Amino acid sequence: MLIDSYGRKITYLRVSVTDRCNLRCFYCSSKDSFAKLPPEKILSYEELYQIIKVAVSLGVKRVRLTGGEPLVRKDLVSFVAALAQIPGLEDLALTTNGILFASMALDLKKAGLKRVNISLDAITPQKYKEICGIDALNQVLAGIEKALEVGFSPVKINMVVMRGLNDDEAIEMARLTLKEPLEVRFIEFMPIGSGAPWEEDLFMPVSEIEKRLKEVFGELHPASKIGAGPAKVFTLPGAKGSVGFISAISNHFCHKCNRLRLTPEGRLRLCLFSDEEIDLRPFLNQKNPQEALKEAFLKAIQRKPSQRSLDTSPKRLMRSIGG
Ligand SMILES: Nc1nc2c(ncn2[C@@H]2O[C@H](COP(=O)(O)OP(=O)(O)OP(=O)(O)O)[C@@H](O)[C@H]2O)c(=O)[nH]1
Ligand SMILES: C[S@@+](CC[C@H](N)C(=O)[O-])C[C@H]1O[C@@H](n2cnc3c(N)ncnc32)[C@H](O)[C@@H]1O
Ligand code: SF4
Ligand code: SF4
Repeated sequence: MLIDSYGRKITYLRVSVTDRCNLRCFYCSSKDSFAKLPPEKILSYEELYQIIKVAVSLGVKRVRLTGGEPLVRKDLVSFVAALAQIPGLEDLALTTNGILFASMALDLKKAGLKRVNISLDAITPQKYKEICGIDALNQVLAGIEKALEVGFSPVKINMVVMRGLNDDEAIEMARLTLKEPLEVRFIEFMPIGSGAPWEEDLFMPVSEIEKRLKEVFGELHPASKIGAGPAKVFTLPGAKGSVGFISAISNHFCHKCNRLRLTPEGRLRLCLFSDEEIDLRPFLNQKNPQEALKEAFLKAIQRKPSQRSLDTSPKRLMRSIGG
């Protein structure tokens, strides 16, 4: 069992399988470069599998694959199929920008993927391109449609809300939940990654979006939540789906934190907002890697911070943490 020094049970591991991405979301990239890890630094699927298996033996029940863009890594479907067989792993999920999802949805479902969260920061093509760098809105929408068609449930949509940039599209995004069983989540913009362009002026608390939704749609009703993430979930009157709010800055949820992160090069990251990481790669080469990794996890967990700190800005870019 993984219990940290503040009594929190850690049952969720977010695994960034690559730092590569087929989008260039401006908030996720450094102003100076889009430097990539050298390929030999990235853990193989066999190494990732070994680490994840140990985490599950220690009580991790949920794994989320993320990136970079996880779908650009070759043979992800086979990796998903291998993970889906790990006894004790109850939830296997993916966070993706959705661009390649339509063509892979069915294979991923068959391989044993349980859930998918798709990022969509805008619902108009120009705004999408402005934020994400590439004219790919239709591909993402096709990915969302396919996710529903092949039977993923829930399908969650992630929108990072930025004042003056895309906040005017929040109502239309929420409207998607009226006709489809989607969970559209509004996420606060977080200051993460050295050189990444976080500006106070762009920050918008999700409470403002909640207020606007109430003005347009009427009262929001608390809804039951599927998954173990930090979103607070509600339904709009008469809606098939739901809306969620992730208040990472204005009202943090660290007392309920249940997660660790694994970076593409095999570093266990203790908190999204802290650059303190434990390199697991050396333990993979020991005589008894399973025992060595177990000990490393148990030791690492005691150093997990009680909450995020906004005093120091984390240097690692989001695209190699995975959100
Ligand atoms: N501050 C903070 N933000 C988080 C944390 N986990 C997720 N987030 C934010 O929430 C966003 C959405 O996360 P997802 O990858 O969709 O997964 P999730 O909402 O945690 O997962 P489920 O609820 O299980 O579907 C991420 O991109 C982050 O911006 C966390 O531990 N701390
Ligand atoms: C880093 S991406 C990785 C997975 C995949 N490429 C995608 O975009 O869904 C995971 C999530 O982090 C979010 N994200 C990235 N940078 C962020 C920031 N500075 N503040 C809040 N969310 C951020 C993205 O919008 C996305 O929903
Ligand atoms: S948010 Fe996701 S899709 Fe956008 S650049 Fe970062 S990793 Fe790529
Ligand atoms: S900011 Fe850190 S401590 Fe807080 S919920 Fe996220 S990962 Fe956990």
